[in-house]
Amino acid sequence: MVGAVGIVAAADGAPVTNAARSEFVTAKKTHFSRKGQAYYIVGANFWYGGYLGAPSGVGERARLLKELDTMKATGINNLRVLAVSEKTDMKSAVSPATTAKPGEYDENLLVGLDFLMAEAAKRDMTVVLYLNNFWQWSGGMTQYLNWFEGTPALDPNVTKDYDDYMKKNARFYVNAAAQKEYRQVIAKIVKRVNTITGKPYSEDPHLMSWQLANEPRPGNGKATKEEKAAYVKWIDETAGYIHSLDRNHMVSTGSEGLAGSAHDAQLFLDAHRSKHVDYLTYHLWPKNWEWFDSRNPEGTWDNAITKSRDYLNSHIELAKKLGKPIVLEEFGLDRDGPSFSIKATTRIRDRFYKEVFDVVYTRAAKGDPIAGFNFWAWGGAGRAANADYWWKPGNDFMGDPPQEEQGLYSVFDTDTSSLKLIKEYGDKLKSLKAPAR
Ligand SMILES: O=C1NC[C@H](CO)[C@@H](O)[C@@H]1O
Repeated sequence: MVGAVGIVAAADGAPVTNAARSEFVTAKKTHFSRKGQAYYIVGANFWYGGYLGAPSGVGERARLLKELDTMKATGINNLRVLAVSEKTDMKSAVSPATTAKPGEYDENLLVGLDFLMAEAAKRDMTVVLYLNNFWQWSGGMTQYLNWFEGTPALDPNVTKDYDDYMKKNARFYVNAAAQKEYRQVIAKIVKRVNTITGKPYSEDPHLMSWQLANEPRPGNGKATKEEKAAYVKWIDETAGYIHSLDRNHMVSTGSEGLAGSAHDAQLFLDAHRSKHVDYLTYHLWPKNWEWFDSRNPEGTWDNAITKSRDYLNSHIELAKKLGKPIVLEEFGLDRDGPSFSIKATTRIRDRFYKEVFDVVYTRAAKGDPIAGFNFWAWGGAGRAANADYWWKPGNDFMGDPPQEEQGLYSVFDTDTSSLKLIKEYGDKLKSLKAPAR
C-alpha cells in the first residue's frame, strides 16, 4: 500500500521506509530526534484544538487558523490535544463529546481532529493526542465506569471528595468491559484515515505520540499494592496495544510524575519502564498541590519555588535512570490578584514561567534527558463569557477546561509578557543540539 506521500507501508501498518522514518519524532536513547536533528519541545496545551476544527456545530475554523498562526509566531512547535471525549451528564464536562455512548461516535468532532492535524502539519507543528482523561472535564474514566459499572459519573466539583473520586476511578483499569470499549476507541482513532489529507494517522509524521490519558493516576495517595500493580499492567498492555496498531509513533502515559503516582518513585519508574512507553512525562502544579497560595504570594513563593525546582530536577534524574527522554508537558500558575480576569497582570506567573524555563533550558543544555515543555494552557483569543467565569455550552473554549474558572491558567493572546518569555526561551531550547553520544 502506498501512503499519501509515497511512503511504502505494509497494509498491517508496518513501519514506513527508513528514509521516511526520520520524519517521525523518535526517542534516541535519552533525546528526541526528528529529521536527523535533535528535537526539543516548545509546546502548548491546546486541549480543544480538535473542537475548533470541527466543520459544523462547535467548530470555529477561522479562529483555529488564527490561534495556530499566533502560536507559530510565538515559536510553539508542539501541541498537546484531547483526541476524544465521552458524553456525560456532569456539569463540569465539555459538550458535545466524541463518544455519545459506547460504539457511537461524533464524526463532526473526529473530522475536527483531522482538520487540526492537517493545519498543524502545514505549520510544521507536532501533536500529542491523549485518548482518555483521569479527570471528569471530558467525561473520561468516570464516564466509562458509569457506562459499564452503572455507578454515577463522579464530578469532584460536586462531591468535593477527590480522594473518593480517585480511588473509584482506578477501577477503570480493571473493568474488562470498559477496557474493551476504550480499546475500540483507541483502534478507531489510531487506525483512522485523516479525511482532510487522506493520510492514515499512523503514517502522519506530525503526530508525535499517542498518549494513554490525561494525568492517569493509580488511585488516590493511599493506592494499594494491588492498585499500583493494576496501573502498571494497564500502562504496559495498553501502550503495547497501541504499538501493535501503529509501529511508527511513540506512546506516552500522560503521567504527572510523583504527584500522580502516589508519591511513589518506584511506581513512577515501574510505570515507565515498559518497552512500550517511549518517554516519560510530568506536570508541575504548585497551586493545585498547595505549595503556593496565590492569596499570599509573598508568604508562599519561596516554599513553592524550592519545591518546584526539586520536582523539576528530580524527575530528570528518574528519566536518567530509565534512559528515556522526559517532557514537562503541563505547568501553570494563576494571574496576579489572584484574578480570573484577562485584565489582571501576570507578573507572578511570568516569574514562575521563567524559573521553570531556566531549569529546563539549563538541564537540556547540559545534555540531560529533559526534552522540553508544554505550558498549560493556550487561551489565545478565547474570552470568558460569564460573570462567574464558569463555562457553559456555547461559550468560547480556552485553556481552562469546564471544570475550572475560565481564565484560571489560560495564556491569552494579549498576555504579551508571557508570550515573550515563551518565545525567548523556546528559541534558546530549539537551538540546542543533542549531546554527542
Ligand atoms: O490535566 C490537567 N492538569 C491541571 C490543569 C489545571 O488545574 C487541569 O485543568 C487539567 O485537568
